[in-house]
Formats: sequence, structure tokens, C-alpha cells
Amino acid sequence: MNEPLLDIQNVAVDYPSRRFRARPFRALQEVSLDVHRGECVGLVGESGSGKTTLGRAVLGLAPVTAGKILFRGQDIAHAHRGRRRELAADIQVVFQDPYTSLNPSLTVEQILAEPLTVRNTPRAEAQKRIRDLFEMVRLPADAGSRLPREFSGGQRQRIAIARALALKPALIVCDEPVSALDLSTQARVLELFKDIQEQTHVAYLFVSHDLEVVRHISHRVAVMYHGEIVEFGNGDQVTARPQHPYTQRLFFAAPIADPDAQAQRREERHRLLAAQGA
Ligand SMILES: Nc1ncnc2c1ncn2[C@@H]1O[C@H](COP(=O)(O)OP(=O)(O)OP(=O)(O)O)[C@@H](O)[C@H]1O
Repeated sequence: MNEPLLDIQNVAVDYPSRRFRARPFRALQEVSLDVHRGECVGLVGESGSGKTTLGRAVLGLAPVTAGKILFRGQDIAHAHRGRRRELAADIQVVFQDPYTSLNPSLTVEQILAEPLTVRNTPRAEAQKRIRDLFEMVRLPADAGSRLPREFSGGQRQRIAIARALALKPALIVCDEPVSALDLSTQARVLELFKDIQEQTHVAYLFVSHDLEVVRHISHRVAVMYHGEIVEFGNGDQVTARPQHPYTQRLFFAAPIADPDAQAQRREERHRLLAAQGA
């Protein structure tokens, strides 16, 4: 197989403690995971398991104390500021909350123009790119002159996705990007993520606490528990036949709407219990 785009090797993250002389808190330990070009790797786990911290480590926003994060073969875990700035075009982020992640005083066109201006993109080229982005995320053509508050949550998330795509990144860290949306909007935004991936071949590290979301979008799934990856593999295998006891509890307890999927889940569970001699 080709060299991975992102190759996280034995990474640990320690947050300094706020208490005087207390030991730092180890939020990640010995985490290894890789993401290939055009691939979506889902990161699932309960609250506090370290999903966001791993995404932040990739973005250079969490203190990596051990291990390596290779991006295109180069260690970026301890990259200096200049290198980080160069990487910022290649690794982008979409956050959970579309209500706070967009500057409320800028029009949509200004929001999308900002990263292009920072990179000195010629004006005509930037304008064309913005038109293309509108089309890609299916925003109405007149959206450019409006402010974020004039849009629904789903539309705001489309704007945030367009901004992340402006500089044609190779990887987007998606941190719970549909968790704040209602179910039908979630489904449409997930489809959009998939379509964009097909069109552009961008890779996603897709953080979510929601197994159904991860199952829907990911090629491979990593399960986090107490700062470690306890399972990592093909999405269908991990989600249908989890091996680690924590993953089994998580997956079999997760609510699931589709009756066919429910029946399949029951069957898998019986098979698994039978295989374990329970
Ligand atoms: N800046 C910080 N300083 C100290 N501890 C932190 C910091 N950020 C996160 N933590 C701790 O690190 C652990 C992992 O947090 P993280 O936010 O990565 O988990 P998560 O799986 O993304 O959870 P959630 O789904 O609730 O966002 C938690 O115990 C959290 O309290």
C-alpha cells in the first residue's frame, strides 16, 4: 500500500495540571493510527476518551510529549511556527458548532476570501474559487453578501466546510461536525462530506461520539477508550463485530433507528455471544 498521508506513531499528550506541583494529566498514550489519501478514518469513543485531543494534536494545538505525527512522511508534531503556517493550507478543520466557528461580522464571501487572501491568491482566481466552493457545498448563489446569522445551522456548517476547502487541503480534521445539527440535516451534511471526498479526494479524520454517523461515513474506524486506541480496522468489521469488551458494550448499547440494522445487530450479538461461549 502507498505511504499514508498521515501516520500517527505512539503519540502521547500530557496536559499540564492547574494544581501546583501536581503531575500532568496524560490524555493520550501510545496512540498509533494512519490515514491515506482520499480516506475517511472515523474516531469514536465516549466523552473524555481523547478524540478531540488527537484531532488537536494533528492540528498542532495539543502538547505532544512522545511519539511522532508524520504528514507526507515529515514529523509535524514538533514543527516550528513557519512550518506550521505552511501546513495550515494542507490540514484544515471543521468544528462542531457552526454558530461560534464563523466570524459573525463578516459576509460569507469575506469568510471564504480570508484564507485565499492570506495566501496571496490573485483576485480573479479567488473569486472563481469562491464561486466553485458555493457550488461544491450547494449554497445559493446570493449567499455571498449575507452574514452567518442569516443561515440555518446546516447552512452555516456548509459555509464552514467551504472555508475548510478553500485552499484545497489534503486532510480535514472534522471534530463532531454534525453533532449540533438535527437528524435530517445531519444526513444531508454527511452526504455532502461524502460527495466532496469523491470529487476532491480529500482525507478526513472524522471525530464523533455517534456510532451511526461514523459507520455511515468512514472507511476505517478507530475506537478510543481512556486515551488509547483499543480497536482500529475496516469500518464494517469494527462496527459489526467489535472485539474489545468496551467496544462491544458501546456498539451494542448504541441506539439505532433502522429496523433492518437493528435485526442485523441482534443477530451479530447472538453470534458473538455464542462464539464466546456465553
Ligand atoms: N486543555 C486541557 N487541559 C487539561 N485537560 C484537558 C484539556 N483538554 C482536554 N483535557 C482532558 O483530556 C481528556 C480527553 O479530552 P478530549 O476532549 O480529548 O475527549 P473527547 O473524547 O473529545 O471528549 P468529548 O466527546 O466530551 O469532547 C479529558 O479527560 C479532558 O478532561
